[in-house]
Amino acid sequence: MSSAQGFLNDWVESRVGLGSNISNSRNTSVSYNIKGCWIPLTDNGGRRSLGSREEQGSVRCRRDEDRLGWFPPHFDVSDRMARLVASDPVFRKDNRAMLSRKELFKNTLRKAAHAWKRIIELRLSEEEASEMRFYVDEPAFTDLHWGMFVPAIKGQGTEEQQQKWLPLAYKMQIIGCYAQTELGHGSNVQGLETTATFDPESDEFSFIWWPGGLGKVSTHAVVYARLITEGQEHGVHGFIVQLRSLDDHMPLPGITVGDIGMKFGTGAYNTMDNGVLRFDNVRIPRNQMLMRVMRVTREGKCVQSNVPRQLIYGTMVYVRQTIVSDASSALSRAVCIATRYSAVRRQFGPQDGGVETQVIDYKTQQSRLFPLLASAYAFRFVGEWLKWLYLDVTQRLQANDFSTLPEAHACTAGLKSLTTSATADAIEECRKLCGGHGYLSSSGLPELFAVYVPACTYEGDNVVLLLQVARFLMKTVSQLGSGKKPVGTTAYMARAEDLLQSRCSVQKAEDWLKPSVILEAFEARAVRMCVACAQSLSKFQNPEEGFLELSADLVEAAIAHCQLIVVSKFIEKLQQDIPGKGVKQQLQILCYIYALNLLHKHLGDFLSTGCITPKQASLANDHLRSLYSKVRPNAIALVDAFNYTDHFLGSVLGRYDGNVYPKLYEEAWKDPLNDSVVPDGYQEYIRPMLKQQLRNARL
Ligand SMILES: CCCCCCCCCC/C=C\CCC/C=C/C(=O)SCCNC(=O)CCNC(=O)[C@H](O)C(C)(C)COP(=O)(O)OP(=O)(O)OC[C@H]1O[C@@H](n2cnc3c(N)ncnc32)[C@H](O)[C@@H]1OP(=O)(O)O
Ligand SMILES: Cc1cc2nc3c(=O)[nH]c(=O)nc-3n(C[C@H](O)[C@H](O)[C@H](O)COP(=O)(O)OP(=O)(O)OC[C@H]3O[C@@H](n4cnc5c(N)ncnc54)[C@H](O)[C@@H]3O)c2cc1C
Repeated sequence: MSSAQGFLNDWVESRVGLGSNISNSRNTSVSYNIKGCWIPLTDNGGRRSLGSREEQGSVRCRRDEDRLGWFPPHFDVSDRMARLVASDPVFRKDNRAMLSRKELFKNTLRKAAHAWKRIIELRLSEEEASEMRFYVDEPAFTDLHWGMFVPAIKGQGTEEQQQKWLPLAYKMQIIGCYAQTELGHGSNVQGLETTATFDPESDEFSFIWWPGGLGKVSTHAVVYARLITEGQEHGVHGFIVQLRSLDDHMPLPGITVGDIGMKFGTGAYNTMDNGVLRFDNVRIPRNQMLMRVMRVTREGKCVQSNVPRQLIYGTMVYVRQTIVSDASSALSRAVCIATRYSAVRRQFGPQDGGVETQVIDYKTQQSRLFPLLASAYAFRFVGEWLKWLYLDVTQRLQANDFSTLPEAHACTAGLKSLTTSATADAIEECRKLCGGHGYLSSSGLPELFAVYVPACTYEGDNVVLLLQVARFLMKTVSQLGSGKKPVGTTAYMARAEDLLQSRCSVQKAEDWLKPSVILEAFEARAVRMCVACAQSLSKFQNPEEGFLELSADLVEAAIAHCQLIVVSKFIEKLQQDIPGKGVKQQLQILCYIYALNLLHKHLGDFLSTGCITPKQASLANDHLRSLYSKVRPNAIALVDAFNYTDHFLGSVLGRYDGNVYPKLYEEAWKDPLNDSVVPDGYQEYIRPMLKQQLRNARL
């Protein structure tokens, strides 16, 4: 070992003690439980040297009666699948950043095939299989097959079509994707140029562009195209189209298909074969149009069924709903890394040579980190509620009750937009919270960011989706005078008159700790912003023109409404019985942090609409600081509660045992650049330069 390496080893050794200080923060009286899991909090004298959770091989689940009833009952499944994946070498992912695109993609295929093999061997249920794919943690064609192709057939196919196609898809005898977006049209679905003409005399071309799984894997796609029969257009519909031969995987005649190329970041979303597809007079059987909404007869006549045509957009509603829960997962993952590392990292501190301060103890760190922790919980709860809403609307649709569809669309669109934008920003904030080391690939944060950011765009650009919410809100406001009572998430608008007049009652900081006070402030802000937009809109002769002109304000109003939904669902959650010593109090603190931090960040809205006074705003801010102090002792417990394995976190900084510095050092040596001491290219480039300098110096 060179002396330089010896020095570095000593340096690392000297920091091991600091690193393991993460355990300090696990000295707390709260047993925390999320996803139904109890995470034991150990008091081991401020020092802990636990191995990784995979190594320990156990998560200590409490008795059933101690579980939090209000989490989805799938903790055991989730935990088992996380361990299964973490302990299987095929699912290794620490080398992703080093792989070429081809290696990366082939590796993804290998993982997907292996996962499928395990699913069959272990006879996993649908829920288990889905959890397993989640923990494999790599975007793959299977996401689109299970997440969009199958739901599209289920939601838009007739019974007969479902019976034909679903068994094939369930056994993966066909692999499908969701092919809607084109090179020229994504947001504007009605503007799609792909046509499906019943009388097959078309020579138009159009390019589908973006669908995941399309580029190299899918044998089939649900393709969205404008239906033309008897020379007339009948809107966009889904068609099941076979793309590749089931014998040799070659594209079928008339089909050109390939990958659209590298995307943002290394590794990241490049495991996915987003594809380009061109049809040149491809013919498909009539009964491969998904016909639940509209049927085309043998003679080419269109027969509309009794379900609304918006059901054609139903797969997007389903996926948007899943994306909200996913936002909570991605955010909790980033927050887990940043929180654990903030407890390990020390900078500055006493001048007398004592131990330096853990960065988590700085108020600035807390004011950046703890609202993100609170958001991770808030998104989980609103995600659960949205799942319920989606199930409810699905059941109603089956019974031909379409009344809640507009609200389901507005909620899924708005919450998808709100949670993905917040999560993308939060992951980047977590990277900064980890200082320089956050920029290292081994922190796990750069890749998480690169994989996550497209969520702000796919399944509907976030601004486009907020404009959909704004339309829904303007419609609701316009109907207030007509006696039609707003229901569901807009029920508060029935009290518009009161809310327009109301004055916030807060007089001292603690008054902000009343859920009713917080709710009223958020309701008043949302109503006032919506009503102001509606009043401005009414001044336009042409409402569409007005909508375009005022769209930036409308987006702000939609955000206010969606934030109110998240706050109110958090508060509702806390009205339920929550077992576990101290758990409810911790969640209450997080709920207040979530709400008061939003209030602080959007102070302009609250003040300009007169919902609160500057004095009340300042009291809210004072209170936030004291809430941060209350979270601090339990911060590590609150992120441990997410129950992420080290494999899933994929972060040296976020290790469960806090052993950050030695592992960072170890990771560095794994880089291929360190395979040789003298780098490739030395002889060609470095040496001649050095020699040149030497010659010049001698001259
Ligand atoms: C078991 C295993 C499961 C595994 C789970 C894995 C999960 C998978 C997750 C995968 C995650 C990531 C992979 C990413 C893959 C990405 C895929 C895609 O991106 S697919 C393409 C998505 N594209 C879009 O989202 C396009 C966005 N644009 C639109 O949605 C629309 O065009 C829109 C809404 C912006 C405008 O449409 P249109 O012009 O037709 O509408 P109008 O504004 O005129 O509205 C008419 C009317 O309809 C109502 N409406 C609109 N949309 C909907 C809807 N979706 N549902 C219900 N109603 C809707 C609208 O409100 C109007 O109503 P009205 O009463 O007339 O005012
Ligand atoms: C990683 C990834 C995976 C994807 N997977 C799939 C897939 O599997 N299947 C599939 O079909 N598609 C897929 N897509 C495509 C995706 O759905 C579209 O990119 C998305 O819907 C946005 O549409 P667009 O690209 O047309 O954006 P555009 O609409 O062109 O947006 C560009 C800008 O214009 C703004 N804008 C657009 N319209 C308006 C408006 N009316 N008012 C104000 N501003 C507006 C937007 O806010 C944005 O800032 C994927 C995309 C990505 C990035």
